[in-house]
Amino acid sequence: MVVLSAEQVRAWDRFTIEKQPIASIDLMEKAAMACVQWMETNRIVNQQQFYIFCGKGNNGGDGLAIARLLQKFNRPVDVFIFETGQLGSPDFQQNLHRLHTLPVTIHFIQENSPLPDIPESVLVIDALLGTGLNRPVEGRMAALISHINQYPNAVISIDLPSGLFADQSTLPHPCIHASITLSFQCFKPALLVSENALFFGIPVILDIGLDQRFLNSCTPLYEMTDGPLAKAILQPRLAFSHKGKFGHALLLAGSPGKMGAAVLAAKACLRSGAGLLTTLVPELERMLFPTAIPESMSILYDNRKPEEILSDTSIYKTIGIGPGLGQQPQSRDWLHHLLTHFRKPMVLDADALNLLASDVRLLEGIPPFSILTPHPKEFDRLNGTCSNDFERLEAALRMAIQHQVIVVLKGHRTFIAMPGGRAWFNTSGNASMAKGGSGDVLTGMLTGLLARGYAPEQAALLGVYLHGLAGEIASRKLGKESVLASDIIDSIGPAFLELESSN
Ligand SMILES: NC(=O)C1=CN([C@@H]2O[C@H](COP(=O)(O)OP(=O)(O)OC[C@H]3O[C@@H](n4cnc5c(N)ncnc54)[C@H](O)[C@@H]3O)[C@@H](O)[C@H]2O)[C@H](O)CC1
Ligand SMILES: [K+]
Repeated sequence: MVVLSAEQVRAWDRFTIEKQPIASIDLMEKAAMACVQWMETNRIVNQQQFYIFCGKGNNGGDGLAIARLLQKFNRPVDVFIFETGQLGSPDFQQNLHRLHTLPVTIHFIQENSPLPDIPESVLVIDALLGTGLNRPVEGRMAALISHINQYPNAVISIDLPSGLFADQSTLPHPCIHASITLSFQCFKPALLVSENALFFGIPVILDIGLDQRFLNSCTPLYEMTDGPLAKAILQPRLAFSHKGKFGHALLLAGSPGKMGAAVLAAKACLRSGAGLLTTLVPELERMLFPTAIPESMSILYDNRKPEEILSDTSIYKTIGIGPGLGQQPQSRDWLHHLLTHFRKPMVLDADALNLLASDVRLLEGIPPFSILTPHPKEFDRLNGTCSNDFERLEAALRMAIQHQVIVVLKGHRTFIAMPGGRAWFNTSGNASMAKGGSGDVLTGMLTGLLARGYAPEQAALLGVYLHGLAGEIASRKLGKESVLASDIIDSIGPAFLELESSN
């Protein structure tokens, strides 16, 4: 699945109109029909009186066509056209003409006319502005948007919530707060970043039949993971294999009082298919760890130098570093030691990233194609503060390219930036996973997949997707409030099974 910029979507529009071919007014009709069919399927059509706010561009044209189609359900429809003094786009004008023949009340919001009160029973449809937004909303348009936002009524935005830029930050400008956004054909970045969650509500992508041939020559801004992509990456676990075949991982995680993170990461690593796991465990915790996870071997470390305790790392396929590690000098020494002696891709998370941030020269020493898994704050510590989500996405991609690493920027839609410049938003997972330990589990899973022999980019895409799917499976059983990180671990196996059996 692709994520396109406003300009790319407009190009797709033009390509379709030319190549299919189809008249733009007919494409608008398909878009409007897709919206009304969605509303009918979701039983919205028969419940409401409708107020449809329309701009004078094609987004507004969509709104007029929707008004005409809704009228057939014999529901009271009022159209409010934001008067700009201009005629409006040709398709807008044609739909306005078609509407005049129907018993739909049309109001014009003039510069000084009072803004309409919105009765409780009304469902608002926002068709003021779409991908044609070319400047922050201000003046009367901003006043209308703020006016609509003041009401508790549900709002369905067409294509984009009016005022939202498709591919750059909208903050701090006004924007419609939509309950649902019905967007055409594909996601735009603005519908995937947390800073816009209040604006887009629940994003729904409606297929309006744009010509798929366009994608053969279009390099998408970003892409999205999905089940088929993850399933295509899955490798069969061949019979007659021995544990050594599935790799030996080393995990450096946990510190006195924070061993839970190490246990979670270790379990997740083995649940994700690693054949063998050795965990570096502080001497003080010698008793706890083997009890918590007997399947992992341990190397106990104390204040001696790392090279006295672990001289040979060549037996390990990969190393996971960070969860619960702490930032004390001993952790720094271990990170230095492993970065110096180990040149295969590794997984760096949490305190390993914070230690890197305190000495960014270490970034140069990370083995190529290693996987970094920062949450936004950890990323800003490493990279420097970003003022919005879009800046952070671009910075993550720059870091991936510059340091030839994979940056997994964790969030509601985790962003996976690759060294070659491609990037994916993850689509699996839900809010049940916003809990302590969830990141430790992801680190363990990624370490396990690397040990298992997956190439780093595949391990990142599959691991992030599986992690989210495991969270979904756990929340199906436990509800969204009660999922623990260990429940996600227990759902890794079912997630593999669900993916393997999916079509
Ligand atoms: N393939 C598709 O996705 C289809 C999309 N459709 C709809 O078309 C709009 C885009 O229409 P467009 O005419 O290009 O622009 P808008 O309607 O979004 O904007 C109208 C107009 O508004 C002016 N404007 C821009 N910024 C501001 C501002 N800050 N304040 C006030 N006015 C502003 C500017 O002059 C714009 O031209 C898309 O979103 C879909 O809804 C097609 O209908 C079907 C196929
Ligand atoms: K809109």
